[in-house]
Amino acid sequence: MDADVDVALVRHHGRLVGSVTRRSALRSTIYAPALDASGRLRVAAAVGINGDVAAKARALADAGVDVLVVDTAHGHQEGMLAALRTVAGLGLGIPIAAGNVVTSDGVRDLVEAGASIIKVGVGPGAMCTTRMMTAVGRPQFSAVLETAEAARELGAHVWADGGVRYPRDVALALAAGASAVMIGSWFAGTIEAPGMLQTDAAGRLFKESWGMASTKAVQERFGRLDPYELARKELFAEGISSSKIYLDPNRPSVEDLLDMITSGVRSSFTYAGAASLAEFHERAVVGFQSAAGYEEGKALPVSW
Ligand SMILES: NC(=O)C1=CN([C@@H]2O[C@H](COP(=O)(O)OP(=O)(O)OC[C@H]3O[C@@H](n4cnc5c(N)ncnc54)[C@H](OP(=O)(O)O)[C@@H]3O)[C@@H](O)[C@H]2O)C=CC1
Ligand SMILES: Nc1nc2c(ncn2[C@@H]2O[C@H](COP(=O)(O)O)[C@@H](O)[C@H]2O)c(=O)[nH]1
Repeated sequence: MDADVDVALVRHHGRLVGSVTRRSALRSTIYAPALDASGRLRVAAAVGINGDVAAKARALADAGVDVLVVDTAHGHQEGMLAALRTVAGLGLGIPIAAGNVVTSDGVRDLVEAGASIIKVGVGPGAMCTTRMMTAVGRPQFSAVLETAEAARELGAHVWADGGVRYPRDVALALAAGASAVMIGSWFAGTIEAPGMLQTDAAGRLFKESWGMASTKAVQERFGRLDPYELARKELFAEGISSSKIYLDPNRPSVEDLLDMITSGVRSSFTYAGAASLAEFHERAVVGFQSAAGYEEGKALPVSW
């Protein structure tokens, strides 16, 4: 790339297919995209537990997804186990993830029903009102620690879902035994996230975000129902309907956040003396921290 050029457009047969910046060229020497055997980006897609689950799962498999997720707020229930058995019985030849649960019993039942990846987290999400509305859920670190151990005994894996606000949260979930970490709201405040970029009264950029069990999401998902059924579902909404997720002026892109997370997690690995995820699970020492200890660990952007 010419040293004076900040962005180069990439065309294929006259069509714009992408762009390369100085930073993305640098990144391409550090990160490798997650590709499947045919060189396509790996994709996971979810089905719920209602309706014709088999047809939806088959359609997603035909579309080429690499992992199928059977997803509901309360994953340790009969409806989930039935849906999971149905999907597993289709023999689609792709791994099945299921959740969400927070106990080892939940892990065992979901693995027995056909999942090899268990999605863990009830109530840690930024858009989540479950804990305050219902008192149900479990602190995410304890949930991942217990479920990851149960999953390991069964040859399964755990994805830690929700509550990631800093790179440390990713490191903690991996240290607790997760093999992957899911991030929602933090990535919602980026240029690449869906939704219009908006500006608040102070001129700060943000995107609107909302929970997938919130009144807004329920209205969108079930708008076709008769008004009585819709009203019944809205009554039990469990999430924030409208939140502003601000863009970090220094890290407005999802790639900037990935740089930051990778930097933190890589450093965690070196502190633990781990060269791989397996070694990190093995070597991480779990201890307790008081609220005062946590406060002490925060950087001060201005002096005290
Ligand atoms: N990780 C978390 O803490 C949470 C995550 N979410 C996410 O929001 C999205 C929508 O979730 P969800 O509401 O499950 O989707 P759905 O509205 O599709 O609900 C799926 C099924 O689960 C039942 N269900 C939902 N919550 C409970 C519960 N607490 N106890 C018993 N049954 C329940 C529903 O019952 P009915 O038909 O009677 O409504 C429905 O049959 C998903 O992506 C989910 O992962 C939502 C809440 C919490
Ligand atoms: N209780 C609710 N949980 C929700 C809702 N929408 C999503 N979620 C869960 O949060 C994670 C993402 O967490 P984040 O902290 O990274 O934003 C997501 O995967 C779901 O499990 C909701 O409306 N209510």
